[in-house]
Amino acid sequence: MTISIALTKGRVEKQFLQYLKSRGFHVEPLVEKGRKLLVETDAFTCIFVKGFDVATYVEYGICDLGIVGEDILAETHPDVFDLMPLPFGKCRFALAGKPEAVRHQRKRRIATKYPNVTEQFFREKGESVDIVKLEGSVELAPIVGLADAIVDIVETGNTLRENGLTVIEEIQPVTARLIANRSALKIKKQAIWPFIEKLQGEGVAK
Ligand SMILES: Nc1ncnc2c1ncn2[C@@H]1O[C@H](COP(=O)(O)OP(=O)(O)OP(=O)(O)O)[C@@H](O)[C@H]1O
Ligand SMILES: O=P(O)(O)OC[C@H]1O[C@H](OP(=O)(O)OP(=O)(O)O)[C@H](O)[C@@H]1O
Repeated sequence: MTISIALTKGRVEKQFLQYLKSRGFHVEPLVEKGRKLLVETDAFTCIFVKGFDVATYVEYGICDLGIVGEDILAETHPDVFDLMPLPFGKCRFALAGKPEAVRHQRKRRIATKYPNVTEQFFREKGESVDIVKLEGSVELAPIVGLADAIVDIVETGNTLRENGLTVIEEIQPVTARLIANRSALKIKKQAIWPFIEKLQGEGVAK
């Protein structure tokens, strides 16, 4: 029984392949995939998709497992089983803006790739804001006056610093996570659990 995995393309992909290698998996077909979007290894079939699509492929049962950032799970709340954190993709959600920003009486405008996370964050603070959805380069918005502040991922803080912005408030930590299709976890348990155990390896918290 073959396991299928939806993997987030980009930096998560690179870190996951390194992690797989450290756990004794053969990653050559994945490393040498070129522009192929579906690759088979001796242990599983892997598809390479954008983070927001990983949960969709897993929720619809096209893939048994997914490797996806917690940022995306927090934003979309897909109907999948959240199996465990993975030791990479570590960053955090933060509210950030210009250090000298003054508070006006009007509603603040917040730019973000994560409107639901932003909405929930400000709802819990009791502040009503206008949210502007962007697809990337979010740090630009306060510089050019599109927004008063942003809600985005911060890792090293370099992008904020180089654009003259600072963290105003930390929101929540984010890490890559292993998710599973709910039925696959039952139907394919004899294939999936040994795979997860090998993935966890020794000394990794279960
Ligand atoms: N600076 C970061 N540090 C650590 N993890 C990050 C960072 N930025 C994003 N991530 C994680 O990586 C996931 C994918 O990020 P994103 O969609 O920006 O793709 P990418 O890795 O930049 O690749 P690309 O934009 O080239 O497709 C995010 O959902 C998040 O979990
Ligand atoms: O704190 P840092 O280490 O600088 O990392 C944070 C940056 O990384 C991500 O951007 P990404 O590179 O994915 O580009 P994007 O703006 O197109 O999303 C995120 O959106 C921040 O911009």
